[in-house]
Amino acid sequence: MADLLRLENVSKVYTGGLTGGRSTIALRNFSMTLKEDEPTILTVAGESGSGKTTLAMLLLGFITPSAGQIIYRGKNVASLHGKERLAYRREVQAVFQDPFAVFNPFYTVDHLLSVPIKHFKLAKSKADARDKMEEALTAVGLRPEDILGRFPHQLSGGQRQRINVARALLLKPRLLIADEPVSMVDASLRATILETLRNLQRDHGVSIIYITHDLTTAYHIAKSIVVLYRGAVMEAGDVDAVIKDPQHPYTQLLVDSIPWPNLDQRWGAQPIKVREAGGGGGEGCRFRSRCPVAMDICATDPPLYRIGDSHTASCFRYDRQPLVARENLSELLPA
Ligand SMILES: Nc1ncnc2c1ncn2[C@@H]1O[C@H](COP(=O)(O)OP(=O)(O)OP(=O)(O)O)[C@@H](O)[C@H]1O
Repeated sequence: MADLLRLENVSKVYTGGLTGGRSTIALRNFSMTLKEDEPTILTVAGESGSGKTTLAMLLLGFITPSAGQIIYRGKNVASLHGKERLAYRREVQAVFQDPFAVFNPFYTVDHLLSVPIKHFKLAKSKADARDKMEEALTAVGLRPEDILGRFPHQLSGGQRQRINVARALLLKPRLLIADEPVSMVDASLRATILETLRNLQRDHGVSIIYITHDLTTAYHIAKSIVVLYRGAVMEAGDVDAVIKDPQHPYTQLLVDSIPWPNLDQRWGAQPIKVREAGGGGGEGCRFRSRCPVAMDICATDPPLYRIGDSHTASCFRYDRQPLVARENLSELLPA
């Protein structure tokens, strides 16, 4: 089976200072492969400064490797020119951390979406362009009639981020680089955006490289994971295996530093039935006998177990087991 993307011993060294004498190795001998016919979600996780964004910049062609090569569908990205380069720029899209940054406050959403359509000549007519915009917005769970015609300040952070995903989707990408796409949206919207990314992979065949420092969301969304530390791969493999049973001390440290919940926090007054899928300290929860917080903050309605909730995270840490089964994730999303 052909490779969609293959990185072979890619390193990136930044040189700086007036004399150029100071250098930082941001990425060391990084190798990975994504298969063309197996769209997947790969997480690249690591703390600040571990080289995640450098990897994203390399993949998007904004910077070039100091050593090694990036091969996309059999061709070295550094040697792509003309039509091939344009195709690469269309097929490899990005969604960044800041959902506000790409919006010009003076233009409506329509403008933001029509620019790539024009640039890559994706539509035959205005009506066709409009259809494509509507299709992309619908695919990310937004209602075109609510969104088109609006200015950025009339949208929530979560809507903006989903519009960013829709913008990428318009171009029918094969690979999406999502660099901390949920770190600036609030917890309640994280699940929706991550679920949108999951749908892109599942329903639209897009492979996703999900870059994050947050192992909780990584666990929920990804199939496999690469853990980076100071530019080097510490551990890699199936996300279940790596997060539940980390072998490398650095990965253990990352898993162990997932925060415990705030015991003073009260999330809901009424006692509520515990959801079958996950439990959560209440009846039916497999953590019930051992959960240090249990009951009062677990059993609330609407359910709290959205991606990134500290209690979900704490259960990872508590037993190295997810509180919520991955396949039940969509059940836990807000209606
Ligand atoms: N343009 C640059 N010039 C010099 N050094 C750089 C440059 N960009 C990044 N670095 C350094 O390379 C290393 C990796 O940085 P990078 O931004 O890739 O990390 P990161 O994992 O994305 O961090 P964060 O999560 O904080 O964004 C860091 O030591 C950083 O200081």
